[in-house]
Amino acid sequence: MNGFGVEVRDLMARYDTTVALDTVSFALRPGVITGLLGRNGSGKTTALSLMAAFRRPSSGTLLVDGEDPWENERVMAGTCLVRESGDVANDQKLKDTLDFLGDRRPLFSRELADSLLDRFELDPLTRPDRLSRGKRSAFGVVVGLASRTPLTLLDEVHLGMDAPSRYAFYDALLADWVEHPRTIVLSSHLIGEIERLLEDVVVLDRGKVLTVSDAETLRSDGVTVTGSSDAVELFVAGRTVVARQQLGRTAQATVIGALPDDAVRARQAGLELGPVALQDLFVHLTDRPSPAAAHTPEESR
Ligand SMILES: Nc1ncnc2c1ncn2[C@@H]1O[C@H](COP(=O)(O)OP(=O)(O)OP(=O)(O)O)[C@@H](O)[C@H]1O
Repeated sequence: MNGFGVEVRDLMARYDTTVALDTVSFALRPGVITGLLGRNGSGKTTALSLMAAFRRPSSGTLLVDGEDPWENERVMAGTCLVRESGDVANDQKLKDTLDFLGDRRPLFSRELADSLLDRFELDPLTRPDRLSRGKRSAFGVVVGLASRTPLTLLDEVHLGMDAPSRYAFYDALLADWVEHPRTIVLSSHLIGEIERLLEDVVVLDRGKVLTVSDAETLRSDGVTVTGSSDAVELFVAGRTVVARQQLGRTAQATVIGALPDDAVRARQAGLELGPVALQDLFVHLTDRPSPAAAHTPEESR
C-alpha cells in the first residue's frame, strides 16, 4: 500500500494552560483517505500540525511511517500540510512556488499543478497576496494535490471556495488518489460534501477521540426510515431520532442504533430503509444539549 501510516498513542498537546489534545490515540491507515472531524476547537489543526512536525507534542508517541517526524528529513519531505491560509509564500508568483516545490518534492506533478491552475482559473504569474480568499484557498489545493506526498494533510483547505470550485477539488482529489494512492487526511466541517471521499473517520471532541471507524461501519449504526408519516412515527417510537424531514405526507426519520429486525418490520409497514448521512451521525455524536434543553422532547429539524 502506498502512503505513510500514522500512529498516535497517548498524545498530549498543550498551549500554555490549554490542553488541545488529551491522551489521544488513533491510527491512520496508509493509502486511505481519512476524515478528521470535530467541532470548533476540538483539536484537529493541532493534531495535523503535530503530524506535519510543525509542532512538538507535549508528551506521548507520534509515528509517521514508523518514525518520529520531528526534524526527520525523510518523513518531512514526504508530508505536506496545507492549512486554510494556504501555507504558501505570499510574495512569490504562483509559478515560482510551483517551481520551488517541483525541485523539493520528488513526487510533485507539474502537469497536475498546471491542469488545476487552469481548472481554478489561477494565473501562474500572479501572487497569493493579490488573490481573493477563495482563489488563495484554491492555490492551497493545487499545492496539496500536486505535491503527491505519501502523507497529505488538508486542513479546511476549501474555506472560501465557491461550490463549483469545491466540487472540482473533490473530483480532482478522488481522481488523482485513484491513480496515485496515498494517505490523505481531510479536515472539514462540510461533512455532507466530503463523505463520499472518506474511507475512514476520526472524530475528535474537546481534545479527546470520540470515534475511530471506517465510514461504512459508522454509517451502519443508523438507518433512515421513509414512508407515510404515521407509519414512520410508529416505527421510530421510543428510539433515538437524530433528524426528521417532512415532504407532504411523506416523512423521513434518521434513527441511531439499527436493530436486527428493522428490515422485516420496515417491509411489513411499507417503509423504506436507507443509509444515514455522516453529517447527521456527526451532529448526534458531538451534540451537547444544554441543561435546559436536556429535558425537552426531540424537535423536528
Ligand atoms: N496558538 C494557540 N494558543 C493557545 N491555544 C490554542 C492555540 N491554537 C489552538 N489553541 C486551542 O487549542 C484547542 C484546539 O484548537 P485547534 O485549532 O486544534 O482546534 P480545531 O479542531 O482545528 O478547531 P477549528 O475547527 O475551529 O479550526 C482550542 O481550545 C484552541 O483554543
